[in-house]
Amino acid sequence: MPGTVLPPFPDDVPTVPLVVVDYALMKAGDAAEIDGLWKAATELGFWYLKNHGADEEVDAMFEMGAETMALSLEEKMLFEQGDSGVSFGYKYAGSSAVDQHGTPDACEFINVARDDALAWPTPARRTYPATVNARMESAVRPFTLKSIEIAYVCFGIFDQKLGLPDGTLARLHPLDEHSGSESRCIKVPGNLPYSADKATLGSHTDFGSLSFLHNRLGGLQVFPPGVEEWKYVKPLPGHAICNIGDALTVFSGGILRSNVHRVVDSICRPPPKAQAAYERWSLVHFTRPGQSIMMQPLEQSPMVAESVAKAPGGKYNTGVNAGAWFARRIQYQRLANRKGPESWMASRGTEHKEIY
Ligand SMILES: O=C(O)CCC(=O)C(=O)O
Ligand SMILES: [Fe+2]
Repeated sequence: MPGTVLPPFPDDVPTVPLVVVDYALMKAGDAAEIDGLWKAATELGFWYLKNHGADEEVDAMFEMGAETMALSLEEKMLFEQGDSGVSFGYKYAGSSAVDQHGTPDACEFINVARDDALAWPTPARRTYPATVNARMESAVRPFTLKSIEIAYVCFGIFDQKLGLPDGTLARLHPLDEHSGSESRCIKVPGNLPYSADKATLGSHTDFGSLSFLHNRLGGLQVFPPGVEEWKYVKPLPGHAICNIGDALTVFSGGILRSNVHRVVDSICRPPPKAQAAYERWSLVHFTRPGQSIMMQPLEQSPMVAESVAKAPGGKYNTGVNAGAWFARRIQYQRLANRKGPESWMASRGTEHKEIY
């Protein structure tokens, strides 16, 4: 549960050192921080973000998540997201595949749409359990707004670095058009039964543009380019983890990197060692494009056009809008829609390589 004192992350497991970006400095235009962000976003696609000013909102969201997960399964199932390619609402553990074999996942989520947080108390996309409603004003909306602000600051920097007119990326993420943007609280039980090669959240790239992640316990791993091995991302107190999702990779013609990552289970590949006995909680806000926005490179930038020209033909021209891209990925992850390994393949995004 949030608030529990956790054993430290072990120092003898392979970790990836992430660039630390100071949000306050970056927002104020500090050149070194901006360069650090650009390096991280283009090389690994993951970085730590400190001084983001969202600690209170994060704590309140973890409380909302704990209260929601404590409801009976029956009650939570009244708000389940379903199998039609929509992710808002509750997701029960075991509803999605973590690999091509159809191995079920082990985590439950509550996903609250940005559109509902902004329109509250009027429902925009769906309704939620009373535990979410009770904290919509005090937790969900403030956390959502903070996350949006952080995403827009990063987008402004990416516009400049990519040679795009100011405001280009923000305009692809308008607040007045429905989108897949959402806040997610995730719970994974402690002491999961041993399984030789299983992730609790399978290897994936994120669907949207920017993810703003908060976790307390190890378990998150990335597959860094050139290393060809899974490495843990060590949670650091007071530091969020940010990462690039598929939409920014597509918009930038591959310049911004949406890296493959997963969450591993607590015993075989632990939230390691002594941490394995504990429930694992994490919280993410996913900023995703407006649903009508085409998933295609912004070739008005010469830099993007050059990158696209070097990529295999059509690699970044998906031919679909963000709404369809998102629905396809969600839908084919659901085990109820599984026909075979081809369903797993149909759930993939810009993954650089298939890793199981
Ligand atoms: O829980 C984590 O640390 C990562 C979660 C994640 O990758 C996701 O929800 O997309
Ligand atoms: Fe993710």
